[in-house]
Amino acid sequence: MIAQPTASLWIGGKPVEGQGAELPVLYPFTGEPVAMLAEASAAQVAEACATAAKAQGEWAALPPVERGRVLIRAAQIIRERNDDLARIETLDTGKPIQETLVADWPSGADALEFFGGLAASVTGQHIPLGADWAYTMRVPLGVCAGIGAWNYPSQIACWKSAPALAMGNAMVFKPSEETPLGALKLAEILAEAGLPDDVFNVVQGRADVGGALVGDPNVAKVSLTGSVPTGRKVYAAAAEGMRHVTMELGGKSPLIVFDDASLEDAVGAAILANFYSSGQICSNGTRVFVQRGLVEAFLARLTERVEGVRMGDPMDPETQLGPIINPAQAAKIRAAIHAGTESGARLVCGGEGEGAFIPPTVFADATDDMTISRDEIFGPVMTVLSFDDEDEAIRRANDTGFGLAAGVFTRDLARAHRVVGRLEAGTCWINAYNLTPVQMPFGGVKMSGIGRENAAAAIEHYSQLKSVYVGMGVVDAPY
Ligand SMILES: NC(=O)C1=CN([C@@H]2O[C@H](COP(=O)(O)OP(=O)(O)OC[C@H]3O[C@@H](n4cnc5c(N)ncnc54)[C@H](O)[C@@H]3O)[C@@H](O)[C@H]2O)C=CC1
Repeated sequence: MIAQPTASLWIGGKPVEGQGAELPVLYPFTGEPVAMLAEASAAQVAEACATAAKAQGEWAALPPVERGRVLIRAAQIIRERNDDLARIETLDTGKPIQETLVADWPSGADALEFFGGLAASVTGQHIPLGADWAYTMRVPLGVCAGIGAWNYPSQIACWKSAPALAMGNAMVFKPSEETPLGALKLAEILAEAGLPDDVFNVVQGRADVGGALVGDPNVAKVSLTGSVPTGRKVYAAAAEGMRHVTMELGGKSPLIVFDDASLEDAVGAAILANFYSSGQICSNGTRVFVQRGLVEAFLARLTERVEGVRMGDPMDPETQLGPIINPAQAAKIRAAIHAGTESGARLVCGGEGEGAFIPPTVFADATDDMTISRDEIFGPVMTVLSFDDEDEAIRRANDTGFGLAAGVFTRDLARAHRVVGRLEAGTCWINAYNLTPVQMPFGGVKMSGIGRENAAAAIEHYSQLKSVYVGMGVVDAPY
């Protein structure tokens, strides 16, 4: 087992073997196991949460600058070990090493560094009331549960734990059952960086383990990255205990290309918006609205560039497109491609592929009511739709229950800002796509989610306000 960790879970500052069902970790490229783990039992989930609750107060009592220092140290360790960590990430996810080297742990390190630096500057408000006054403090929530998806396992673990820990919370993290390895590495690295035992714990398992975590009485907040159906269940379960939530869910985001845009840049962005990580990205701009006059030139250039893609062994540094996470997901994507062809859309390039691989696939002449234009496919499938004018593009772009992201390509910047202003999406790009620097809040509206990750905005989602009224004079009671 080339990626076998010391043990499956991390509880109380050390590796602990899981007492639940077997959890094989399969390398998506070969289908072979690279590690054999075990899920946490219900008792182990409860133990992880109780352990975290016990440690949280002391961690919160440290000067924020000290908490920040631990996170910054962890970021440094990640950067030093990026090559090894990227290899594990590739074994876990099947994503090409050329992606995992630059996108996954490096983005996680950015989050740890950013929130490590921010920790000490979070302050409250002073509210003058005449002789009396009041002040507010930002205090931690307590134990935060983090639940991750399989597409960016280590980045997700860092994006959730960095603001949570910076604000003095403890965390119990459950990675996706498909990709359990990165979170264990993060636990090890945080411990090495000086995080007190018990403050960050990892449990493994499928939906029922996630459910046990969400319902644990010690958990004050749940942050989920996953699909809308899972989000609905987790949000409802969290409501039972009046827990705070952050929901980073799916999307079917629009990318609008006006005919004055730079064709080369728009095509490049459409590639980044659809095929990176084999299309398994929540914010992907899978509905590409191209202004009618530009459609054929856009498709021609897109096909030319996409046909040069190098698919294959993810560990080969030359490989640009890796396998799909697992056969079930590949089958779902193929069914969506099949449905696209059946519904009469024109298959411009790509197709169903073979085995674990699905090539970059582009449909044109699609209509808004086709399933390829409506449902999240979570694979390398782009639907190109044509439009005539700005109002029409905005109306059709917004005609979806999702609202995670959106992009606009045009050289007319007044139009760009006007259009973005009317798009119903939490994260928008102008003449760019899918860039998620830690300095910029990230998250969705409508069914795509609640709350924001990254940037100072995330602080609000991992802390709460405490108000203190200070009476400075006599107490004037009526009797
Ligand atoms: N908005 C965002 O930031 C992102 C959203 N996603 C979305 O995630 C989805 C793909 O990831 P998947 O792992 O397939 O999502 P999923 O929804 O199947 O699973 C997500 C996580 O939830 C857990 N889970 C499932 N049922 C649960 C329950 N009843 N209670 C508690 N936990 C439960 C799973 O074990 C997993 O860890 C896509 O829809 C994608 O758009 C993915 C990455 C980023």
